[in-house]
Amino acid sequence: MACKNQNKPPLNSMPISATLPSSRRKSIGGHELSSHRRCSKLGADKMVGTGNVSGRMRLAFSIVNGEQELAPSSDPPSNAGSEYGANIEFTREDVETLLNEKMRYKSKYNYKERCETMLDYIRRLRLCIRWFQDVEGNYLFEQEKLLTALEFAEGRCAESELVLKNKEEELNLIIVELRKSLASLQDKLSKEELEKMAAIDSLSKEKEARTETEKSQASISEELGKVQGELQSANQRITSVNDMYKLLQEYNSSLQLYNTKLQTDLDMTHENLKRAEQEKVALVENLGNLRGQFKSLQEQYTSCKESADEALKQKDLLVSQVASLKGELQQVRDDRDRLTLQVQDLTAEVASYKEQSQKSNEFEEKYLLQNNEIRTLQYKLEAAESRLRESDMSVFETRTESEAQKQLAITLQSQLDDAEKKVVEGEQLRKKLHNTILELKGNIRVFCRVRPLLTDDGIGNDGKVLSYPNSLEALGRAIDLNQNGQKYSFSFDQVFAPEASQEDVFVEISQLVQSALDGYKVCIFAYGQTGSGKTYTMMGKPGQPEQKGLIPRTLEQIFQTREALKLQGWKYEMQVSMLEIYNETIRDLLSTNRDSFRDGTPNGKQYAIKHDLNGNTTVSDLTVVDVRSSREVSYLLDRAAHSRSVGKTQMNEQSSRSHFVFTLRISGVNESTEQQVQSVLNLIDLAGSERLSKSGSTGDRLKETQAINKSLSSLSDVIFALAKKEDFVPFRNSKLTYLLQVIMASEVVSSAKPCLGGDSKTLMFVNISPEASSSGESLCSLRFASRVNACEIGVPRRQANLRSPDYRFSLG
Ligand SMILES: Nc1ncnc2c1ncn2[C@@H]1O[C@H](COP(=O)(O)OP(=O)(O)OP(=O)(O)O)[C@@H](O)[C@H]1O
Repeated sequence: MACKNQNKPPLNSMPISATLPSSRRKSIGGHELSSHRRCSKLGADKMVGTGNVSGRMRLAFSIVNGEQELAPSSDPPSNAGSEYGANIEFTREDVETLLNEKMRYKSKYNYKERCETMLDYIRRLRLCIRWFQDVEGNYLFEQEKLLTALEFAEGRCAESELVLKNKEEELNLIIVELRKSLASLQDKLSKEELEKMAAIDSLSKEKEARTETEKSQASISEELGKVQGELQSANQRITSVNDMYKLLQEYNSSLQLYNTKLQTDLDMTHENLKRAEQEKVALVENLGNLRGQFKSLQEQYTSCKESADEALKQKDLLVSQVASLKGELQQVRDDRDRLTLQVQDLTAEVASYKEQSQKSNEFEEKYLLQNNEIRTLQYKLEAAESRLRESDMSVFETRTESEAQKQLAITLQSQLDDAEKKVVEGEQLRKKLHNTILELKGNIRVFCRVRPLLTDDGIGNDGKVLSYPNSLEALGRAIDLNQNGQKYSFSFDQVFAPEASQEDVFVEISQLVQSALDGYKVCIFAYGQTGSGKTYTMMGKPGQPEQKGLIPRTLEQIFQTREALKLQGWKYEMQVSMLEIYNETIRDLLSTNRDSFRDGTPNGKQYAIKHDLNGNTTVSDLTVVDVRSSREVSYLLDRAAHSRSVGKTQMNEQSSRSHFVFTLRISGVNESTEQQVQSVLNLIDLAGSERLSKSGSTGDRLKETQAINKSLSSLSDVIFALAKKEDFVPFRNSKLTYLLQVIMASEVVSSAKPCLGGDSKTLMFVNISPEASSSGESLCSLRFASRVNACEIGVPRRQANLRSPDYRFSLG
């Protein structure tokens, strides 16, 4: 309780009269004074130094001590409280002073004085006690108040403890949560630490990279400097190139002049070529003659050799005869000598034996006979000797003649070799000139062929619509068409009038065919109105060998040349495929499954056209046949011809209702020179264009005609786009153009490696019907052909190399 009192407001700040009720003051017992004193002492301790109150205290103390004010008063205090009032306050010093006060007396034996002093002292003590009791009562009241406040505070404290407990629980929960989040945060932290480490790593790497980048930047800067230097020099070069460009422009104009000159030269070369060809023919003839001469000389030489051998044999015979005759002669001589001796003996005996005269006569006769015999033998010997001399002479002559013949044969052989060399050189020159001319002309060439009037064309349809200018430069190359009194002139690489035979036409394309064996991709196609002679030109007339068309002739030439080239070490492999495009559908003409094909239902094959970057076109599922002879190909052609879609129109009894594409893939290798060639020969007979009104088509025929006209119009769109060097060429508009894409695409317009653009040669036949009623169609065909003629395609490349080829069958 004492301690609680310490927390209370200081006693000296509380006026006793205001805080201490009188009833309370009375109930305080004297025995509690010591504790009250302690409290008072403590309260007085607290009051020490409070300046405000000290004035009042001093006043109260002086009153209690009664030194000045009380001293004069003589009234003894009856009651402490009533004597000095209730508002007397004490300080600690006052109380201590009061307690320590010593009684002083003027006279030791003045008891009255001593008693008064004592009483005064007691009165003051009482006052002090009263003050103390008041203070204590105050304290108790305050204590009670404080206890109530304490209880209240304790209640509040319990409440707040409850609240705090709740809060604590909440806080515990929060702490748990926080721990959890702390754990997760620690996880996060560790992760982030790791990330931080990684980031630090990457930072260091980045720093390194940055350093490197800085280095490279420095080097780039250096390079930049260099490049700028180079740029400057390049600028200088550009300036010089510009100068050069100007010079080149000048040079170009001079080249143009030169080109004009070259054109003239080209014409001359053309003539030279013709002359060379004539010379070649003459040489070939000469060669033939020389070969004849050589043969006859060889025969002469053999007969001379035989006669020389004969003469030698005769000579040997005669020598042996002479030897035997000489032997006989010797014997005869011996006989003669012996006979002479005998005659002598006999003559001697004649004398003695006259009777033997008869015998003697006989001997004489015999002798005469033998003499005659000897003479004849001598004649014979002489004759034999002269014959021997003669035969010696003839042997010598024959030998000389034989030597001369040998010499002649040698010179003829060398002449023959020279002639053959010249022929080879002439051939090479021809090829070169041929290719040069083709390159100069562009690789699409156009031949125009007019068919003769047929009996089916009808009477009155032979009005002169077409004419052929025969000026020197136009001869064989120009054609005029007269329509409604207007003349339209066209010129092509070659114009074949109606009388031109299949052979005449083939002669003109034979060199192109040769190109296929030389490694060029070759494409020949026939375009024209229905019934104008396309199939006749390409295939010929069935069953009439002299009228066979370009395709069989081409194959014959290819296989013949293949045989001839075998001597030079070339080996060729060939593959054939044939297809038709009918109503925008591809059909395999060599397919063995022809039944499903015929009734028009798909036979499960795709026949998808694919072009690769090497300029090869393939058709999936297409039958490909290896061929070794033209006879095999003829057989396949017959098979294909039977499978082709044909029908009768008003314009043509046997009209081809589809585009026919014959493909021969050639692959050659020369083992001695290790050269290889690959080429493709495409021979195409297009379906005929026709006007619906004129053809009178209906139903299926109408559908066919529409499909044909659509694909031909797509073909012309493609060719015109190529001629104009347009960026977009509508190859995909029809199966035909898509199939021929690589054949038609020029380097200028195609990003893929084009077949024709780079290494192919194309020839288009435009077939024309001569009858007047077809003049409109003919004009269209001729116009189209001249547009094609204007098409320029890149310089052809020969597909020859020393490496092994990526061999695949393809169209282009
Ligand atoms: N140069 C020619 N000499 C003789 N007859 C010819 C000649 N050209 C074409 N013919 C004949 O003309 C007729 C029609 O020719 P062909 O069938 O070749 O025409 P086409 O252009 O192929 O027709 P389609 O486009 O309708 O198939 C045939 O009877 C053919 O024999």
